[in-house]
Amino acid sequence: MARAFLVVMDSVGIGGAPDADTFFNGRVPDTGANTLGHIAQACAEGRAEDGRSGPLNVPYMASLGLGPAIELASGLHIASLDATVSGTWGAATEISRGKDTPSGHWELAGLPVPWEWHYFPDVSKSFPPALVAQLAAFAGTDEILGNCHAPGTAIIEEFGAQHIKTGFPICYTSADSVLQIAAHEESFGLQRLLDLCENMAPIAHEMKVGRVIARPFIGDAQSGFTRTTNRRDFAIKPPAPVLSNWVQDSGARVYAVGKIGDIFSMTGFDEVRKGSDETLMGHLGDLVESAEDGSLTFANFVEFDSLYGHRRDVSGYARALEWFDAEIGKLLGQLRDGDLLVLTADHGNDPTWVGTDHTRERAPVLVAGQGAGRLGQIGFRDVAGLVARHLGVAVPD
Ligand SMILES: O=P(O)(O)O[C@H]1O[C@H](CO)[C@@H](O)[C@H]1O
Ligand SMILES: [Mn+2]
Ligand SMILES: [Mn+2]
Repeated sequence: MARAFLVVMDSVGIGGAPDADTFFNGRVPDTGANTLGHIAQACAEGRAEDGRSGPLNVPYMASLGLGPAIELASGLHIASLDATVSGTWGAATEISRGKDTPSGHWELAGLPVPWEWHYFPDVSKSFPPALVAQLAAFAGTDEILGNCHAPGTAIIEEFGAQHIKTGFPICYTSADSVLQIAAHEESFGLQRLLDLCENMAPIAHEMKVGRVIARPFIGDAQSGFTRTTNRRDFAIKPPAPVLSNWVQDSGARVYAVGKIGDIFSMTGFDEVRKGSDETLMGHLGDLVESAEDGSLTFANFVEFDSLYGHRRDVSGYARALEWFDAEIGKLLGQLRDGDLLVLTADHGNDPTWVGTDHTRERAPVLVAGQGAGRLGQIGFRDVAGLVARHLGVAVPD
Protein backbone atom coordinates (compact mmCIF):
# COMPACT_ATOMS: atom_id res chain seq x y z
CA MET A 1 0.00 0.00 0.00
CA ALA A 2 0.98 3.64 -0.47
CA ARG A 3 2.73 5.97 1.94
CA ALA A 4 3.81 9.58 1.31
CA PHE A 5 6.64 11.73 2.67
CA LEU A 6 6.31 15.42 1.82
CA VAL A 7 9.49 17.24 2.76
CA VAL A 8 9.77 21.03 2.59
CA MET A 9 13.31 22.40 2.41
CA ASP A 10 12.55 25.80 3.92
CA SER A 11 13.54 28.63 1.56
CA VAL A 12 15.26 26.44 -1.06
CA GLY A 13 13.89 28.34 -4.06
CA ILE A 14 15.01 28.01 -7.67
CA GLY A 15 14.35 31.53 -9.01
CA GLY A 16 12.08 32.57 -11.86
CA ALA A 17 8.92 33.69 -10.01
CA PRO A 18 6.87 35.62 -12.58
CA ASP A 19 5.78 38.18 -9.94
CA ALA A 20 9.21 38.61 -8.26
CA ASP A 21 9.22 42.29 -9.25
CA THR A 22 6.33 42.92 -6.83
CA PHE A 23 8.20 41.59 -3.76
CA PHE A 24 11.05 43.44 -2.10
CA ASN A 25 14.07 43.34 0.18
CA GLY A 26 14.05 46.92 1.40
CA ARG A 27 13.59 48.90 -1.81
CA VAL A 28 15.15 46.30 -4.10
CA PRO A 29 12.72 44.05 -5.99
CA ASP A 30 13.31 40.26 -5.86
CA THR A 31 13.61 40.11 -9.68
CA GLY A 32 16.42 37.66 -10.49
CA ALA A 33 16.75 36.20 -6.97
CA ASN A 34 17.61 32.49 -7.17
CA THR A 35 18.54 30.76 -3.92
CA LEU A 36 19.80 27.43 -5.28
CA GLY A 37 21.05 28.81 -8.57
CA HIS A 38 23.14 31.53 -6.97
CA ILE A 39 24.51 29.22 -4.27
CA ALA A 40 25.56 26.74 -6.96
CA GLN A 41 27.18 29.54 -8.99
CA ALA A 42 29.04 30.83 -5.92
CA CYS A 43 30.28 27.28 -5.17
CA ALA A 44 31.45 26.76 -8.77
CA GLU A 45 33.36 30.07 -8.67
CA GLY A 46 35.12 29.31 -5.37
CA ARG A 47 33.08 31.88 -3.40
CA ALA A 48 31.68 29.39 -0.86
CA GLU A 49 34.76 27.82 0.68
CA ASP A 50 34.01 28.16 4.39
CA GLY A 51 33.83 24.64 5.85
CA ARG A 52 33.33 23.08 2.41
CA SER A 53 34.87 23.36 -1.04
CA GLY A 54 34.26 23.31 -4.79
CA PRO A 55 31.12 22.91 -6.93
CA LEU A 56 27.86 22.23 -5.09
CA ASN A 57 27.80 18.49 -4.41
CA VAL A 58 24.19 17.28 -4.16
CA PRO A 59 24.16 14.09 -6.27
CA TYR A 60 20.90 12.66 -4.92
CA MET A 61 18.83 15.77 -5.60
CA ALA A 62 20.60 16.03 -8.97
CA SER A 63 19.51 12.48 -9.80
CA LEU A 64 15.92 13.40 -8.92
CA GLY A 65 16.04 16.28 -11.44
CA LEU A 66 17.21 19.38 -9.55
CA GLY A 67 19.31 20.62 -12.50
CA PRO A 68 16.49 20.60 -15.07
CA ALA A 69 14.07 22.02 -12.47
CA ILE A 70 16.33 25.06 -11.94
CA GLU A 71 16.79 25.44 -15.67
CA LEU A 72 13.03 25.29 -16.25
CA ALA A 73 12.31 27.78 -13.45
CA SER A 74 14.94 30.36 -14.26
CA GLY A 75 16.89 29.42 -17.39
CA LEU A 76 20.07 28.83 -15.39
CA HIS A 77 22.17 25.78 -16.27
CA ILE A 78 24.33 24.47 -13.41
CA ALA A 79 27.02 22.09 -14.67
CA SER A 80 27.58 20.41 -11.27
CA LEU A 81 23.93 19.28 -11.28
CA ASP A 82 24.17 17.44 -14.62
CA ALA A 83 23.12 13.83 -13.95
CA THR A 84 21.11 10.93 -15.27
CA VAL A 85 17.65 11.76 -13.93
CA SER A 86 15.69 8.91 -12.36
CA GLY A 87 13.09 11.03 -10.53
CA THR A 88 10.07 13.07 -11.57
CA TRP A 89 10.72 16.79 -11.45
CA GLY A 90 9.03 20.13 -11.89
CA ALA A 91 9.13 23.81 -11.00
CA ALA A 92 6.23 25.15 -8.94
CA THR A 93 4.84 28.70 -8.99
CA GLU A 94 3.00 30.23 -6.02
CA ILE A 95 -0.11 32.38 -6.41
CA SER A 96 -0.61 33.45 -2.76
CA ARG A 97 0.44 37.06 -2.22
CA GLY A 98 3.03 36.25 0.43
CA LYS A 99 6.63 34.99 0.28
CA ASP A 100 6.43 33.56 3.78
CA THR A 101 6.28 30.14 5.41
CA PRO A 102 2.51 29.84 6.06
CA SER A 103 1.60 31.12 2.56
CA GLY A 104 3.97 28.63 0.93
CA HIS A 105 2.99 25.66 3.09
CA TRP A 106 -0.76 26.28 2.94
CA GLU A 107 -0.64 26.47 -0.85
CA LEU A 108 1.56 23.35 -1.06
CA ALA A 109 -1.13 21.69 1.09
CA GLY A 110 -3.84 22.73 -1.38
CA LEU A 111 -4.98 26.07 0.05
CA PRO A 112 -3.80 29.32 -1.57
CA VAL A 113 -4.12 32.14 0.99
CA PRO A 114 -7.51 33.80 0.38
CA TRP A 115 -6.62 37.21 1.89
CA GLU A 116 -3.91 39.88 2.01
CA TRP A 117 -1.70 39.57 5.09
CA HIS A 118 -1.10 42.58 7.32
CA TYR A 119 2.55 43.71 7.36
CA PHE A 120 4.01 46.03 10.01
CA PRO A 121 5.72 49.04 8.39
CA ASP A 122 9.50 49.43 8.35
CA VAL A 123 9.52 52.67 10.37
CA SER A 124 11.02 53.66 13.73
CA LYS A 125 8.03 52.28 15.70
CA SER A 126 6.61 49.41 13.67
CA PHE A 127 3.79 48.33 16.03
CA PRO A 128 0.69 50.44 16.72
CA PRO A 129 0.48 51.89 20.30
CA ALA A 130 -2.59 49.78 21.18
CA LEU A 131 -0.74 46.57 20.29
CA VAL A 132 2.31 47.66 22.33
CA ALA A 133 0.09 48.46 25.32
CA GLN A 134 -1.63 45.08 25.09
CA LEU A 135 1.72 43.31 24.82
CA ALA A 136 3.20 45.08 27.86
CA ALA A 137 0.02 44.36 29.82
CA PHE A 138 0.19 40.62 29.06
CA ALA A 139 3.93 40.61 29.83
CA GLY A 140 3.36 42.54 33.07
CA THR A 141 6.05 45.05 32.07
CA ASP A 142 6.06 48.85 31.68
CA GLU A 143 7.46 48.79 28.15
CA ILE A 144 8.78 46.66 25.32
CA LEU A 145 12.17 46.74 23.56
CA GLY A 146 12.77 46.75 19.80
CA ASN A 147 9.46 47.69 18.13
CA CYS A 148 11.11 47.66 14.69
CA HIS A 149 12.13 45.57 11.68
CA ALA A 150 15.26 43.52 12.47
CA PRO A 151 17.12 40.27 11.89
CA GLY A 152 16.56 38.09 14.96
CA THR A 153 20.19 37.42 15.79
CA ALA A 154 21.15 41.11 15.57
CA ILE A 155 18.29 42.26 17.78
CA ILE A 156 19.12 39.92 20.68
CA GLU A 157 22.74 41.11 20.54
CA GLU A 158 21.53 44.72 20.61
CA PHE A 159 18.91 44.40 23.35
CA GLY A 160 19.85 41.16 25.20
CA ALA A 161 21.60 42.85 28.12
CA GLN A 162 18.91 45.54 28.48
CA HIS A 163 16.25 42.81 28.36
CA ILE A 164 17.88 40.93 31.24
CA LYS A 165 18.18 44.17 33.23
CA THR A 166 14.65 45.52 32.64
CA GLY A 167 12.66 42.35 31.97
CA PHE A 168 11.01 44.04 28.93
CA PRO A 169 10.35 41.61 26.03
CA ILE A 170 12.15 42.24 22.72
CA CYS A 171 9.54 42.65 19.96
CA TYR A 172 10.37 42.87 16.27
CA THR A 173 9.09 42.09 12.79
CA SER A 174 10.32 41.64 9.20
CA ALA A 175 9.10 41.68 5.61
CA ASP A 176 6.92 38.71 6.66
CA SER A 177 3.57 39.15 8.34
CA VAL A 178 4.92 38.38 11.82
CA LEU A 179 5.08 39.62 15.40
CA GLN A 180 8.22 38.09 16.91
CA ILE A 181 8.92 38.17 20.64
CA ALA A 182 12.38 37.30 21.92
CA ALA A 183 13.05 36.68 25.60
CA HIS A 184 15.70 35.00 27.73
CA GLU A 185 14.76 31.42 28.64
CA GLU A 186 16.02 31.75 32.19
CA SER A 187 15.70 35.39 33.24
CA PHE A 188 12.32 35.98 31.54
CA GLY A 189 11.27 32.32 31.50
CA LEU A 190 10.42 30.07 28.56
CA GLN A 191 6.87 29.27 29.68
CA ARG A 192 6.19 32.93 30.35
CA LEU A 193 7.32 33.79 26.82
CA LEU A 194 5.14 31.05 25.31
CA ASP A 195 2.13 32.25 27.37
CA LEU A 196 2.74 35.82 26.22
CA CYS A 197 2.81 34.75 22.56
CA GLU A 198 -0.27 32.61 22.99
CA ASN A 199 -2.12 35.57 24.54
CA MET A 200 -1.06 37.90 21.73
CA ALA A 201 -1.92 35.45 18.95
CA PRO A 202 -5.70 36.07 18.69
CA ILE A 203 -5.10 39.85 18.64
CA ALA A 204 -2.48 39.55 15.89
CA HIS A 205 -4.56 37.04 13.91
CA GLU A 206 -7.57 39.38 14.07
CA MET A 207 -5.35 41.96 12.28
CA LYS A 208 -4.42 39.29 9.67
CA VAL A 209 -0.89 39.07 11.00
CA GLY A 210 0.06 35.50 10.05
CA ARG A 211 2.09 34.51 13.08
CA VAL A 212 3.25 35.39 16.54
CA ILE A 213 6.64 33.74 16.99
CA ALA A 214 8.29 33.02 20.34
CA ARG A 215 12.06 33.43 20.01
CA PRO A 216 13.66 32.16 23.23
CA PHE A 217 17.39 32.61 23.71
CA ILE A 218 20.10 31.92 26.26
CA GLY A 219 23.51 33.40 27.10
CA ASP A 220 24.83 36.66 28.53
CA ALA A 221 26.49 39.88 27.42
CA GLN A 222 30.01 38.46 27.92
CA SER A 223 29.68 35.18 25.99
CA GLY A 224 26.97 36.40 23.61
CA PHE A 225 23.32 35.41 23.13
CA THR A 226 22.11 32.31 21.26
CA ARG A 227 18.61 31.34 20.18
CA THR A 228 17.40 27.90 21.22
CA THR A 229 15.31 25.34 19.34
CA ASN A 230 12.34 26.11 21.63
CA ARG A 231 10.98 28.56 19.04
CA ARG A 232 7.18 28.30 18.72
CA ASP A 233 5.04 29.73 15.91
CA PHE A 234 1.44 30.65 16.76
CA ALA A 235 -0.07 30.79 13.27
CA ILE A 236 -3.54 31.69 12.03
CA LYS A 237 -5.65 28.58 11.54
CA PRO A 238 -6.09 27.68 7.85
CA PRO A 239 -9.62 28.77 6.84
CA ALA A 240 -10.40 25.49 5.04
CA PRO A 241 -9.29 21.84 5.24
CA VAL A 242 -5.83 21.10 3.83
CA LEU A 243 -3.93 17.99 2.73
CA SER A 244 -3.32 16.78 6.30
CA ASN A 245 -7.07 17.03 7.05
CA TRP A 246 -7.99 15.23 3.83
CA VAL A 247 -5.66 12.36 4.73
CA GLN A 248 -6.82 12.20 8.35
CA ASP A 249 -10.45 12.25 7.27
CA SER A 250 -9.73 9.22 5.11
CA GLY A 251 -8.81 7.39 8.31
CA ALA A 252 -5.02 7.40 7.81
CA ARG A 253 -2.36 8.76 10.17
CA VAL A 254 -0.54 12.04 9.60
CA TYR A 255 2.85 12.88 11.13
CA ALA A 256 4.24 16.41 11.43
CA VAL A 257 8.03 16.70 11.55
CA GLY A 258 9.54 20.07 12.53
CA LYS A 259 7.46 23.23 12.62
CA ILE A 260 4.75 21.83 10.31
CA GLY A 261 2.33 21.45 13.25
CA ASP A 262 2.74 25.11 14.20
CA ILE A 263 2.31 26.33 10.60
CA PHE A 264 -1.09 24.63 10.38
CA SER A 265 -2.11 25.56 13.92
CA MET A 266 -1.93 21.84 14.79
CA THR A 267 -4.91 20.95 12.62
CA GLY A 268 -4.78 17.54 10.95
CA PHE A 269 -1.89 15.83 12.74
CA ASP A 270 -1.81 12.67 14.86
CA GLU A 271 1.74 13.16 16.06
CA VAL A 272 4.25 16.04 16.06
CA ARG A 273 8.02 15.51 16.27
CA LYS A 274 10.35 18.49 16.71
CA GLY A 275 14.02 19.41 17.18
CA SER A 276 17.06 20.63 15.27
CA ASP A 277 17.32 19.65 11.60
CA GLU A 278 19.70 16.86 12.57
CA THR A 279 17.15 15.52 15.05
CA LEU A 280 14.39 15.94 12.48
CA MET A 281 16.35 13.87 9.97
CA GLY A 282 16.43 11.12 12.61
CA HIS A 283 12.64 11.40 13.02
CA LEU A 284 12.15 11.27 9.26
CA GLY A 285 14.35 8.16 9.06
CA ASP A 286 12.36 6.51 11.87
CA LEU A 287 9.12 7.26 10.04
CA VAL A 288 10.44 5.89 6.74
CA GLU A 289 11.14 2.78 8.81
CA SER A 290 7.86 2.62 10.71
CA ALA A 291 5.05 4.84 9.34
CA GLU A 292 1.84 2.91 8.64
CA ASP A 293 0.42 2.16 5.21
CA GLY A 294 -1.68 5.04 3.94
CA SER A 295 0.05 7.57 6.18
CA LEU A 296 1.37 11.02 5.32
CA THR A 297 4.56 12.37 6.86
CA PHE A 298 4.81 16.13 6.35
CA ALA A 299 8.22 17.57 7.27
CA ASN A 300 9.89 20.98 7.29
CA PHE A 301 13.64 21.55 7.55
CA VAL A 302 13.96 25.17 8.67
CA GLU A 303 17.70 25.66 9.17
CA PHE A 304 18.42 26.47 5.50
CA ASP A 305 16.29 29.54 6.11
CA SER A 306 16.86 30.46 9.74
CA LEU A 307 20.60 29.74 10.05
CA TYR A 308 21.84 30.57 6.55
CA GLY A 309 19.31 32.35 4.27
CA HIS A 310 18.40 35.19 6.63
CA ARG A 311 22.04 35.41 7.67
CA ARG A 312 23.14 35.67 4.00
CA ASP A 313 25.69 32.91 4.67
CA VAL A 314 26.41 31.29 1.29
CA SER A 315 28.95 28.71 2.50
CA GLY A 316 26.71 27.72 5.42
CA TYR A 317 23.73 27.29 3.11
CA ALA A 318 25.81 25.16 0.71
CA ARG A 319 27.05 23.00 3.62
CA ALA A 320 23.46 22.52 4.78
CA LEU A 321 22.37 21.48 1.27
CA GLU A 322 25.25 19.00 0.98
CA TRP A 323 24.48 17.50 4.41
CA PHE A 324 20.78 17.28 3.60
CA ASP A 325 21.44 15.64 0.23
CA ALA A 326 23.67 12.95 1.76
CA GLU A 327 21.03 12.20 4.42
CA ILE A 328 18.21 12.07 1.87
CA GLY A 329 20.37 9.74 -0.20
CA LYS A 330 20.35 7.25 2.70
CA LEU A 331 16.56 7.52 3.03
CA LEU A 332 16.02 7.00 -0.71
CA GLY A 333 17.65 3.60 -0.27
CA GLN A 334 15.20 2.72 2.51
CA LEU A 335 11.96 3.58 0.69
CA ARG A 336 9.57 0.70 0.08
CA ASP A 337 7.51 -0.15 -2.99
CA GLY A 338 4.50 2.15 -2.94
CA ASP A 339 6.32 5.00 -1.16
CA LEU A 340 6.35 8.52 -2.57
CA LEU A 341 8.90 11.06 -1.37
CA VAL A 342 8.51 14.67 -2.51
CA LEU A 343 11.14 17.35 -1.90
CA THR A 344 10.00 20.93 -2.35
CA ALA A 345 10.25 24.44 -0.87
CA ASP A 346 7.98 27.19 0.46
CA HIS A 347 9.73 30.36 -0.84
CA GLY A 348 13.27 31.59 -1.50
CA ASN A 349 15.89 33.20 0.73
CA ASP A 350 18.79 33.90 -1.61
CA PRO A 351 21.91 34.30 0.56
CA THR A 352 23.63 36.26 -2.23
CA TRP A 353 20.79 38.83 -2.31
CA VAL A 354 20.55 42.24 -0.63
CA GLY A 355 18.75 42.57 2.71
CA THR A 356 17.94 39.73 5.09
CA ASP A 357 14.40 38.81 4.04
CA HIS A 358 12.89 35.99 1.97
CA THR A 359 12.94 36.23 -1.83
CA ARG A 360 9.99 35.49 -4.14
CA GLU A 361 10.91 32.41 -6.20
CA ARG A 362 9.62 29.24 -7.75
CA ALA A 363 10.10 25.99 -5.80
CA PRO A 364 11.63 22.72 -6.99
CA VAL A 365 9.40 19.64 -6.91
CA LEU A 366 11.51 16.47 -6.88
CA VAL A 367 9.67 13.17 -6.64
CA ALA A 368 11.10 9.77 -5.78
CA GLY A 369 8.96 6.67 -6.19
CA GLN A 370 7.33 7.33 -9.54
CA GLY A 371 10.28 6.67 -11.85
CA ALA A 372 11.72 9.19 -14.28
CA GLY A 373 9.29 11.83 -15.50
CA ARG A 374 8.59 15.50 -16.01
CA LEU A 375 5.92 17.49 -14.18
CA GLY A 376 7.08 20.68 -15.89
CA GLN A 377 5.64 24.01 -14.72
CA ILE A 378 3.06 23.40 -12.02
CA GLY A 379 1.38 25.33 -9.21
CA PHE A 380 2.22 24.96 -5.51
CA ARG A 381 -1.17 23.40 -4.88
CA ASP A 382 -0.55 20.68 -7.47
CA VAL A 383 1.85 19.23 -4.88
CA ALA A 384 -1.15 18.53 -2.61
CA GLY A 385 -2.96 16.89 -5.54
CA LEU A 386 0.08 14.74 -6.33
CA VAL A 387 0.32 13.46 -2.74
CA ALA A 388 -3.44 12.99 -2.32
CA ARG A 389 -3.71 11.03 -5.58
CA HIS A 390 -0.83 8.81 -4.52
CA LEU A 391 -2.56 8.03 -1.20
CA GLY A 392 -5.92 7.53 -2.90
CA VAL A 393 -7.44 10.40 -0.93
CA ALA A 394 -10.19 12.55 -2.43
CA VAL A 395 -9.30 16.19 -3.17
CA PRO A 396 -12.20 18.49 -2.23
CA ASP A 397 -13.32 21.09 -4.82
O1 LIG B 1 15.65 37.07 11.56
P1 LIG B 1 14.82 36.00 12.20
O2 LIG B 1 14.46 36.26 13.62
O3 LIG B 1 15.41 34.62 12.01
O4 LIG B 1 13.40 36.05 11.52
C1 LIG B 1 13.08 35.49 10.30
O5 LIG B 1 12.28 34.39 10.59
C2 LIG B 1 10.95 34.81 10.52
C3 LIG B 1 10.01 33.67 10.35
O6 LIG B 1 10.43 32.69 9.44
C4 LIG B 1 10.93 35.79 9.39
O7 LIG B 1 9.90 36.66 9.52
C5 LIG B 1 12.27 36.47 9.50
O8 LIG B 1 12.12 37.67 10.18
MN1 LIG C 1 9.83 29.24 5.27
MN1 LIG D 1 12.40 32.78 7.24
